[in-house]
Amino acid sequence: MDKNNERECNEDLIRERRKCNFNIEELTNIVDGGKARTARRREIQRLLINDPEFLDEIPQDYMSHEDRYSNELRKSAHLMQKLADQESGHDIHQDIGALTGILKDGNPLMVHLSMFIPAILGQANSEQQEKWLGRSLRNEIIGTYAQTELGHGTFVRGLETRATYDPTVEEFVLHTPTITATKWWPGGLGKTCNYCVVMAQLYTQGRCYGPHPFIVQLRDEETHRSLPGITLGEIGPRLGLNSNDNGFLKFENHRIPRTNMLMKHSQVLKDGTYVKPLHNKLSYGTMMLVRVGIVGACSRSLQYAVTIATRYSAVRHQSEIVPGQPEPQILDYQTQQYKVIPQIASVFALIFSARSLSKIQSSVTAKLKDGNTDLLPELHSLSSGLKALSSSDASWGVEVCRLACGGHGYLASSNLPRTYTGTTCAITYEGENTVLLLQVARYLIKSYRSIGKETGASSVSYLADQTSLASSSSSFSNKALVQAFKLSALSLVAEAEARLQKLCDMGQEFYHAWNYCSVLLLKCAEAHTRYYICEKYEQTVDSLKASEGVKNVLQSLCRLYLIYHITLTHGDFLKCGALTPRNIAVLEGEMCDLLAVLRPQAVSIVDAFDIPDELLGSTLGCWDGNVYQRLYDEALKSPLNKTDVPDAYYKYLLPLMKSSL
Ligand SMILES: CCCCCCCCCCCCCCCCCCCC(=O)SCCNC(=O)CCNC(=O)[C@H](O)C(C)(C)COP(=O)(O)OP(=O)(O)OC[C@H]1O[C@@H](n2cnc3c(N)ncnc32)[C@H](O)[C@@H]1OP(=O)(O)O
Ligand SMILES: Cc1cc2nc3c(=O)[nH]c(=O)nc-3n(C[C@H](O)[C@H](O)[C@H](O)COP(=O)(O)OP(=O)(O)OC[C@H]3O[C@@H](n4cnc5c(N)ncnc54)[C@H](O)[C@@H]3O)c2cc1C
Repeated sequence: MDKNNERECNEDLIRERRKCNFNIEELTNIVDGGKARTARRREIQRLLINDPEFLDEIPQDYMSHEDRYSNELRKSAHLMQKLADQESGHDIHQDIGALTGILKDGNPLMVHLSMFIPAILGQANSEQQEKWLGRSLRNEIIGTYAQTELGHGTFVRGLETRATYDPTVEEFVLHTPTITATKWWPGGLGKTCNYCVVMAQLYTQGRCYGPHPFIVQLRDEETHRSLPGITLGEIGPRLGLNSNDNGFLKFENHRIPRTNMLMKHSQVLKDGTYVKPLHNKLSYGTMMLVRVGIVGACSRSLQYAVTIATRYSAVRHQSEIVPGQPEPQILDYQTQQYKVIPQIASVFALIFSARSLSKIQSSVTAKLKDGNTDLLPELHSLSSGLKALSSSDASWGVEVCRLACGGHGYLASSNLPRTYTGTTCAITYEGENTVLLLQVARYLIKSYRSIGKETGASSVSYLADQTSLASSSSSFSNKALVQAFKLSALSLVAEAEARLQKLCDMGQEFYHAWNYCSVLLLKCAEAHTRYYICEKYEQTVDSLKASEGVKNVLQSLCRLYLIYHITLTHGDFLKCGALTPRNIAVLEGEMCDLLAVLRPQAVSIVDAFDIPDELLGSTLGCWDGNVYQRLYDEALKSPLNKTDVPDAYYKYLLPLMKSSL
């Protein structure tokens, strides 16, 4: 699509784009993280879009389960080949975002890229990396990360798969003792992978040392047949991601060499002696890494959904505002603006938090290399909280965008249903959100109780700021609103801690008191993480070196985000005195003003996300706004439309209709 050719474009969209009062390319660079990244992303996307191998013969929704898998595997393999052909040395992590949309509905090689390789990088020692890293990066072996079992996903300590060391032959014996110990869910495990990292309970010298990672060959490298002692398969259709082959796996006393235990952090020596790691949760490192990546991935899903909903809202006309006047664009309804524009604001909140988290992760990783694990709990808490809020915000945001598109949003061809199912899975995988938020709460309560002790953990340093509990803000700058978030989080933590203490003082065991307070603890964790997001948003926009137009748009979006979230949880702000009922009413009024200010810029802001039509894959969201023709053309692709009268009519309907004669 030639974006300079207005003749092919819907008139409403032409008018919307003429209202733009900021530099779109500059905003695109901010979204990508710099000009060079924009250029790199575009280069990759052009490469993919212009390649006919990525086209589907028929829409995936009309394919059988096997064909969907096979078609997506064909494209995934081609993609890996193409990426390998590119100049080496670029950061795949950054490029993963550029690939969004080229592979649809789950990709059989995703966990190879996002977990198997990172697990080797993070858990294998140098000899082991020598053996497996190059081969996996060159895709000579394809792996997955097999942790979850039928009986346990959340409670990693409860895993039942055993790896028992046999010093006589220097091997581990992998065994699945019960049905509930069957590995269940790993992406690509069913039919694609020939290797995997298995998390199993380590037994040596008669003692269990808890879950540890082992690299295991699953299939013959020539025939791809599963090896003796290994039972493998696919787990069947899911809510979404159905092109992936999530699998199951059982071991029958399967032996692997001692050196297949990933030994960067802990080791089992030849005689069976266990050498413990610097920190006993280092074996959970792969999960933490992916949680960081998920925050960025969620922001991208939301960019897709909000681009579709915003453009459609500009093209769609319905009902009337002024009686008797022409039907307005639905984007003119304030309620529609309230659905769509806060989701645009949310995209930037997620982008800026993802970047901040990534920086913290790099510095913690650098410290870990020097044997310093002090900031691991801080990273665990932040990555857990941000993974949880980003996935739930993005999933809700995508769903709101679907609702904003009315009936057409329910059509597969809008690409909103698939965007939703591809986002909501992140609420569950890589640590179910409630469980992760309770981990954040654990860290908050512990930090609150150790006020005065210097830990170097900056995300919780505000908990020591007891004086702010009394102060009520009367100013309405963005900074002041962020302070209100801080006060609300602090006061919830103080309340939860007091409630826990009271129950313990009354004789309850701490763990029962914890469970009894866990709804409140969840709120603490959400409030704390929201405060973190708001603070990063405000600081990033405030310190941004940008043109006035871009800065104004981002300031308005940031302010909208702050006020929107205050109004969603206003009870917490009132309860702690951070804001008064009058303050809330004024802010609610200002939120509506902000919607009106941002409304004329909405189409241009989503244009700045710069998602090519071929990747957006939506009849409703295309750049030219030619929605109705596209909907009609897509409907014609239904196999039911191949004939006027389907066979099923003769088989079932005709007999029914004639039976009463
Ligand atoms: C070259 C290529 C590079 C590319 C890299 C790119 C990444 C891009 C990503 C793009 C994303 C999208 C694709 C993703 C596809 C993923 C598919 C999904 C995969 C999976 O789902 S894998 C399975 C995931 N499973 C889980 O997450 C399980 C969740 N459960 C847990 O993590 C733990 O069981 C839990 C809940 C943390 C509890 O652990 P437990 O051992 O029971 O600990 P306690 O509760 O008793 O706490 C004890 C103590 O330990 C602290 N703790 C816990 N975890 C950690 C940690 N990870 N780090 C540091 N500290 C930790 C905890 O806070 C407690 O501390 P105390 O001081 O309070 O005692
Ligand atoms: C699409 C998809 C892909 C996946 N890919 C992989 C993969 O590649 N590799 C892999 O190993 N796994 C994978 N998984 C599994 C995933 O990691 C687990 O499903 C996830 O960790 C949740 O665990 P669970 O299913 O045991 O849920 P459960 O823990 O049984 O959760 C059920 C309910 O119990 C609650 N609950 C559980 N424990 C607590 C607690 N302590 N306190 C309060 N409430 C609690 C939860 O909040 C939830 O409401 C995947 C899952 C999905 C959906």
